[in-house]
Amino acid sequence: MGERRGRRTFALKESMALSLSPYGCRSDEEEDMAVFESTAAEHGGMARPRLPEISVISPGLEARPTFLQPKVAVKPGGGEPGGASERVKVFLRIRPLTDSERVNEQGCVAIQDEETLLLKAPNESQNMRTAERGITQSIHKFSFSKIFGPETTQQQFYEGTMKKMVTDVLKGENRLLYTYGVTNSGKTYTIQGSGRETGLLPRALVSLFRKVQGRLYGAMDLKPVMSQDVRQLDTGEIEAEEIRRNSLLKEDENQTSGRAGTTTVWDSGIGGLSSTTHTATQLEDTNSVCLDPDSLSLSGGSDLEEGVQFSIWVSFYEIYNEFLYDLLDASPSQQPRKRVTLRLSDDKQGNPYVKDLTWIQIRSAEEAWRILKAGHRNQSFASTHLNQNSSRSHSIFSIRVLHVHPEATSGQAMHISELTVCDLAGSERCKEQRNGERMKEANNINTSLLTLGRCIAALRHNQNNKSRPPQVVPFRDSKLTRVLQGFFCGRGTSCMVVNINPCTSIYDETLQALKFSAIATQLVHGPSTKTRVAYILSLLREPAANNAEGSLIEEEEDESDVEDGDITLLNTESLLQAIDVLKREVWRQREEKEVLEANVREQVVSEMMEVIKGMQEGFTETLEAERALIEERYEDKISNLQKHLKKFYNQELKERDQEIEALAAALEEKRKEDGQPTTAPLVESEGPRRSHRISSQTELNRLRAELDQSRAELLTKTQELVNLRMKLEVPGSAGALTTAADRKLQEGQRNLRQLRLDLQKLGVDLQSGERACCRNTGGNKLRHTLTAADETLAKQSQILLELQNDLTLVKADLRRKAETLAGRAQLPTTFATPTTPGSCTKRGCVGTTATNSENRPPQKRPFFQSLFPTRTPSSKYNRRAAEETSLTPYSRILRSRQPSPPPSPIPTPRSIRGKY
Ligand SMILES: Nc1ncnc2c1ncn2[C@@H]1O[C@H](COP(=O)(O)OP(=O)(O)OP(=O)(O)O)[C@@H](O)[C@H]1O
Repeated sequence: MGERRGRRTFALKESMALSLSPYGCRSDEEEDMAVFESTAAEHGGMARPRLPEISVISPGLEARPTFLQPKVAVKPGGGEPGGASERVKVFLRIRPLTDSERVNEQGCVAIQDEETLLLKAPNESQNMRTAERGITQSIHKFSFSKIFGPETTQQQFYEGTMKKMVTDVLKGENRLLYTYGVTNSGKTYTIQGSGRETGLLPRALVSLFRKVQGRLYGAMDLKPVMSQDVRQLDTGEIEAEEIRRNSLLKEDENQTSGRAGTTTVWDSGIGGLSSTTHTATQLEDTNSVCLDPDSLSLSGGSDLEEGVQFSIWVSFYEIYNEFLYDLLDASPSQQPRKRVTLRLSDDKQGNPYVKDLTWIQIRSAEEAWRILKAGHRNQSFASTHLNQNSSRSHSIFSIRVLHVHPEATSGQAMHISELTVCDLAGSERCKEQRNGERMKEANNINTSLLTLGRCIAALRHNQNNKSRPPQVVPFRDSKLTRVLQGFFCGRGTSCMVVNINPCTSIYDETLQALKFSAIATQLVHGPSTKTRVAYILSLLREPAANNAEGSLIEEEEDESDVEDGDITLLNTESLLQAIDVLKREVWRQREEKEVLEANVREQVVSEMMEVIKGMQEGFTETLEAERALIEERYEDKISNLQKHLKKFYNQELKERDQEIEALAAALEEKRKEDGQPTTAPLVESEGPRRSHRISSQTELNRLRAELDQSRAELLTKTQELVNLRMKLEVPGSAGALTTAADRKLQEGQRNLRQLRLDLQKLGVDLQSGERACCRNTGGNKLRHTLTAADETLAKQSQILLELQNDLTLVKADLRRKAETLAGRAQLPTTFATPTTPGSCTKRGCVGTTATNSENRPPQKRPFFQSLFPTRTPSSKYNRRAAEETSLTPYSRILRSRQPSPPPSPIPTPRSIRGKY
């Protein structure tokens, strides 16, 4: 699953990478390569697909299964001598390295055999970088019709490539030869030559004239027009043609005689004067076509049709920045002058041609040579960073041969054949052009070359996929492809010369050029697509055949019949019928395209879904792994934190215990000083936390017990007091006193209740603190709990103090009351009336009470004694003892808890007495 996913992802990546190919569309061998490369992962079983070490860019048609072989219609009567199914010839020429280029040479180009070239990426190339990332290969293998090495001479190259084409043209065929390659790779050198090393074109011209020697049609009354037509010229036109020809030849003579570095500047017509300069070109080096005596054989002339004469016309134009300029429409007397741009038109058959293009009849190779030179002077060259004399335009030199039958009647169709030689401008990196004009030129050059590549790829696709709907071949997207369209659509054959410079520094560009040519090697000659008119006619003749399955062969056979048809011959009814048929065809094609689009979308969506699913799974796995890792890491962190917190709080507790111990010791010492009994130490010898808990618990229990005891005691006392009050029924101030005492007692009870509540709360807090300690919860919480507990303890201590004060006050009140009673009891007996208890007056009652104090119930005395200690003992010891006796258990607790004796709010009996 993972492998499959990886493979698909890689295929997608590969397809994305390939979609950026300079050819604009993805070729089949790229598809093959992508599939091939992507399947490598399946066998390798690796996460990343392992690429084959060598990419075979040009697998060739032979290796394809028979069902993929293109079906090509063969013209009835064998119109194509070489066989229409013959593959397009692609020749490779490698130019020798210059001395400066040899310095950093890494031997990246190697000829394996006559047809196979090996390319090995140099270290610093882009290709090597991508190869290192595993996206592509670093070694590439290309197949060609024939490879010509650096040592190949011009003659050898001519013989191996163009020689046969010349013969074919004289036999009535149309031929195109075009050079393709990176700038400075030797294209112009190949076409035109240099010095005595003349190129293909001069050789072809010489060869042509040698072949037609003695059969040249010298009259100028027949002139080629449009794409494939001939026009009979009248006398005036003939004269005009003569003048034009002679002026051009004269111009060449003048230029040659006064050459010596003259420079012609032409207005490009696009934005002021062109920056194009003319240096002494390679052609200027020679005054005539210089060929070795044995370089051209005279053989072939016997193959020519009997009784036919040949009229040879030439044209020369260039495509510069997507504008067409006639290179033979020049007049040296008017310089600089604005160049006239030419227009492209279609003839009746829909074949494009250059309107108003100058055609010059030539009668010898020498004349052709001079015309070529004259035109070459008008061509756009400039110095670039790679080439001192770089062609900045695509130049197209055409030779039209009129096959004239002198005895033929005027109505007899004349045959025309054509040889076109196209020197394409070199592809180059725009970013390397620093000059704005050069940049613009490079852009236009690259755009037209890109379109040419797209056309070739579409043609090849249509040839190889007959069963599928044909792709639109984008001939109309550039001027170059439009003018060359006929040669790719069955009106002739083309041949490509790929020039490369084996220099390491331009390896990547060279690789791209070779990839481009690899597509062309898979093209076959023949009418793979129909011109628009022929297509319409075919639809009219066989409307049903287009929809019927299995009608492919018949349809193809019919192509030859309809190809030469003329739509203007149809009447209105037929034209209306044609419109209907075309409408249906449009709908049919639209439906087809929609289905195709839907299929493509579906495939893309399913691929994407699979990729997304794979990514999702991958992410989920990663997420799980990450989560586990993070959990583990945080568990470690938490345990570390717990350990440290434990340590910290142990330390804290220890310190607190020490503090408590110190306080307890101080308290004990104080008690000892005060002569009070010592209490048990608060801190146990157990661990700090435990000791603290135990001491808190013990303290709590003890406090609770004492509280209960105090409450019980208070209740008893209150009860006794109430009873006493009832018995005494003291009026006036005594009543106020008891009321005050009652109020104090009630307050005391309230305080005690509050104290109990606080103690309960303290117990809860202590327990929660203990739990917090046990659970090792956050240190802050524990600290807060402890602080709260401390605060509660302090508050309770305060409450107890207040309570103690209240009690003291109550005692004082009672004491005062007792004193009042005692005072009354000491009144003279004369005032005392012996009365029965309960019926005496206030004074008498008091006296009776005092007198009968011995008769009081025995249980009341201790209370009074405790409340009102005898004031007679005046010594310190006795007073202290009396205080000790007067202390309630609760006040004793308070005292035991106070580190230092609190400032006694208890007024001395003297002061109380003084006050009252
Ligand atoms: N086969 C060869 N033998 C010797 N010299 C060559 C060969 N091919 C090219 N050269 C030299 O290389 C240089 C560049 O060649 P040329 O101008 O033909 O390149 P180009 O591809 O036409 O460049 P551009 O596309 O920029 O016009 C010239 O100086 C030419 O003489």
